[in-house]
Amino acid sequence: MRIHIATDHAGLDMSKQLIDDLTGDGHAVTDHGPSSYEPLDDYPSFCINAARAVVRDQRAGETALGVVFGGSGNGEQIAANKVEGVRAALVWNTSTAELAREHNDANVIAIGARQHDYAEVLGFIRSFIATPFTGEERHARRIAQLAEYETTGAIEGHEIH
Ligand SMILES: O=C(CO)[C@H](O)[C@H](O)COP(=O)(O)O
Repeated sequence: MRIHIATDHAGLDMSKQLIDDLTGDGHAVTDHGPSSYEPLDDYPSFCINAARAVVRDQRAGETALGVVFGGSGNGEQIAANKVEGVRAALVWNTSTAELAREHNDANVIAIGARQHDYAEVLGFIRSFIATPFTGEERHARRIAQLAEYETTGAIEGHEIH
């Protein structure tokens, strides 16, 4: 699978380890930065670039997921979700990693590098990658509503204030 990864200064050490381990798992990992430690760097562009690459690859028919992380993962999730077609989930345990795929068909996982040790983070990402979307109608319906709102500003049959 193609994995697009991005972080900021808060996750840079972890990012390097993750790239090695995910590559070792057989994935094709693309690093969207940062390339060096800058304590005042800004996560949005790194995360948006990773998120855009995930959508581009998926729309081209490739199997791809994204990994974005920083100190909390919050801003990184917010940044990724600004990209049309992205469903980025903030994950903090194995259950949320699995549910992000099973119920939300999330295509980007966001994690707080300052909230977990490395083994936990790697485990969350491996669970996320290994878990398929269930495809159940109710989940597909809700995801379609999000996409409809994202592209039209409306959800047919539902009032949007
Ligand atoms: O998690 C983050 C955003 O949600 C950032 O990694 C975090 O805010 C960086 O903090 P600082 O600049 O104090 O190192």
